[in-house]
Amino acid sequence: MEKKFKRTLVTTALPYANGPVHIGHLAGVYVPADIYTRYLRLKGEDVIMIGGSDEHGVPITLKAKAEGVSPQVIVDRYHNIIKKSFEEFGISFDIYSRTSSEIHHKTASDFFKKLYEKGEFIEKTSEQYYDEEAQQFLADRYIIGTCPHCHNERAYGDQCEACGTSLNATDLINPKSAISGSTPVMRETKHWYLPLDKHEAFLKKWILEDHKEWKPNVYGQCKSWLDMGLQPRAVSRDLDWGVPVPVEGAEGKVLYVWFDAPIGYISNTKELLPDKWELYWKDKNTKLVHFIGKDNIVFHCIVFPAMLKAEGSYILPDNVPANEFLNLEGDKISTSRNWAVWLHEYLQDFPGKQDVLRYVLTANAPETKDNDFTWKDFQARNNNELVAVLGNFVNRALVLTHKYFDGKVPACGDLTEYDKQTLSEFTGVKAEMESYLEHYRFRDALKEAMNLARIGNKYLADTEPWKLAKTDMNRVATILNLALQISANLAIAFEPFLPFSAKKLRNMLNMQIVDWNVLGHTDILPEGLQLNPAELLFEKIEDSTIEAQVQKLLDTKKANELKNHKAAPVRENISFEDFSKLDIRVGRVLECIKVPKADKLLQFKIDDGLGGRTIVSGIAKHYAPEDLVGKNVCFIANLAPRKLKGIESQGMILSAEDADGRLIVIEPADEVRPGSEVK
Ligand SMILES: Nc1ncnc2c1ncn2[C@@H]1O[C@H](COP(=O)(O)OP(=O)(O)OP(=O)(O)O)[C@@H](O)[C@H]1O
Ligand SMILES: [Zn+2]
Repeated sequence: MEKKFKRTLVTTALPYANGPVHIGHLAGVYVPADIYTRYLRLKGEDVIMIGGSDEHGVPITLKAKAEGVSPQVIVDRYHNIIKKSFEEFGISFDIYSRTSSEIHHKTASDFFKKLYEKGEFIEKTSEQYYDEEAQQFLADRYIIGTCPHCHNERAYGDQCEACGTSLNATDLINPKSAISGSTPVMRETKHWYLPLDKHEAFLKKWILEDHKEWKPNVYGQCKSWLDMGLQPRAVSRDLDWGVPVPVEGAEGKVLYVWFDAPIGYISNTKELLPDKWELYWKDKNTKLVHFIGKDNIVFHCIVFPAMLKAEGSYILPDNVPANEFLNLEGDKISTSRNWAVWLHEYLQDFPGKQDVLRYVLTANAPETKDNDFTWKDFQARNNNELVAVLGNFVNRALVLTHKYFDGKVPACGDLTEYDKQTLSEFTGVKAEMESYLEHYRFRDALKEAMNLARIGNKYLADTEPWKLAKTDMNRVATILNLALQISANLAIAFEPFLPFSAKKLRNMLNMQIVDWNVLGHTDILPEGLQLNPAELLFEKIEDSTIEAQVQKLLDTKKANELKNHKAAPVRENISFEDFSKLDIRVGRVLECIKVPKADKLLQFKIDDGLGGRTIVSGIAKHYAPEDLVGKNVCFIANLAPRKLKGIESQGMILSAEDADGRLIVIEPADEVRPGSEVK
């Protein structure tokens, strides 16, 4: 039997403040959490949604070092971008705070102290890499070396990003410190560990027996962690950015970011409700739900519950509806590779179209498996679903009411069998949507809402009130009354998913009620109610708009390729004798024209100091002929002549090939006489 709760506490993974938010974050965490919270609010339930930036940890310190600024500058920058873009996108947090706040430092510190005093940690000394030049221990991310699996020379001490393998720092071949570049040495250091093994029996029962209803991907991951057997996990790090470990002898150590971040949920609730926060965290009648992506499952289902259990006074999550990952155009989304659609850029490029992205990310949410976002699909869902179904139906209902009834809700007369059948189709929608929403199946819930619009669209297409207007205004009145009631239902059903459009629709319908409980009612709009003018809810997205976004991604791909470009390996050695056989000369370009019917070839007349020669060269894609006239170029003078498109080429012009394939002719650095030898 499902438990009844008095209130709900929704937490959302804290985005890491080393970059802005992208569509993967939104699809995995923030859109579903927002739908769920808006739904509960619409039902009049007591619910709060907690968010904030995760501002500690090594990657932020590395980024700060690379830019020559303090970590605070980095986290301020991204926290502000993230917070603003969430607001504009309509993610309706009750609070969005940050882990660098004072209240969080104190909360996390106190939490640690309580566990420390209760004897819930074990202390262990281990050997770790130490940078003697920088005089500090090196976190795994600070060590760079060769991956033992794929031989990528820039693998990190915790992971190789080229082949995706998880690593230990000691696995790296030829390890180097990312700070000083020196070879690190092993040194002893002391840390505090949370003995997860001690909580294993409890976790096994709590998850594997008491929470069989969790999503299969979540349950399955937990089971495999538990089956492998849990090990003590270090909760401190040698680092100077974070919450200092609050015990004696812990100078230079901070709480591990995965110990500190989930406590952020508690701190942020405290900041929001200084007097009432404990009700949400410690009363058994509170339902705690963590929204996260799949890489955070172990922390929210195993580590954080073990921490809360060890503390003793907190409730544990009722559910952790983690999503799988969203990819972008077939590739893994990545902040470091800039392979993403960034929320703040989307909001700039598509002003007023928050709901289009919310719709696409929900319709295509990675709820059970990884999914792919493509711009083509984005356009198709907008044009074929939002515009053609939802927008079109609502618009017709409103426009026809303005046309035939001066914008007043007409009276509903006798219902035909067909009317009754249509109504019966949508009275079931509420129960079905609820069942989906309560089981975190947001794609299916959205499909139900969209189905309601399809029913409405079909109803108008089948009854054709615009034809009846000449003969039977009573019938037209009934049809439009029903169409408007369906529209009012849509304004409720879509509120959790498309809050901007639902609001716009409510305004057009002059609807005062915003309450989930009227969903399925056929008398939401009273007869005679004056409607407001009709506006378009959605507009078609043109091919050129989509092409511009695709081009942006292609540019990113190209920039990444250039960044990762490595010079070709050097060829086998040759003797000086071999080299001296080559006769390389400088010549001046006297004439240059395109070779007809050959898109790659240019024909040159070169002053070689010996009466001139003709050379044909395959660089027409890289130069306009007139730009080369008058230049001094280098050419091989003793290459056996060869016919190209019927023209004899007496040599070869030398150019350098750049990483992107561009050819650039070689010019002497100063003026030289034509015919000079290059040695
Ligand atoms: N592509 C994605 N699809 C679904 N969820 C994602 C995706 N990327 C990140 N998330 C989730 O978003 C939340 C916040 O992510 P976090 O800031 O930790 O970024 P991250 O995992 O380091 O991503 P990135 O490396 O792209 O910045 C986490 O719960 C994470 O699982
Ligand atoms: Zn590798």
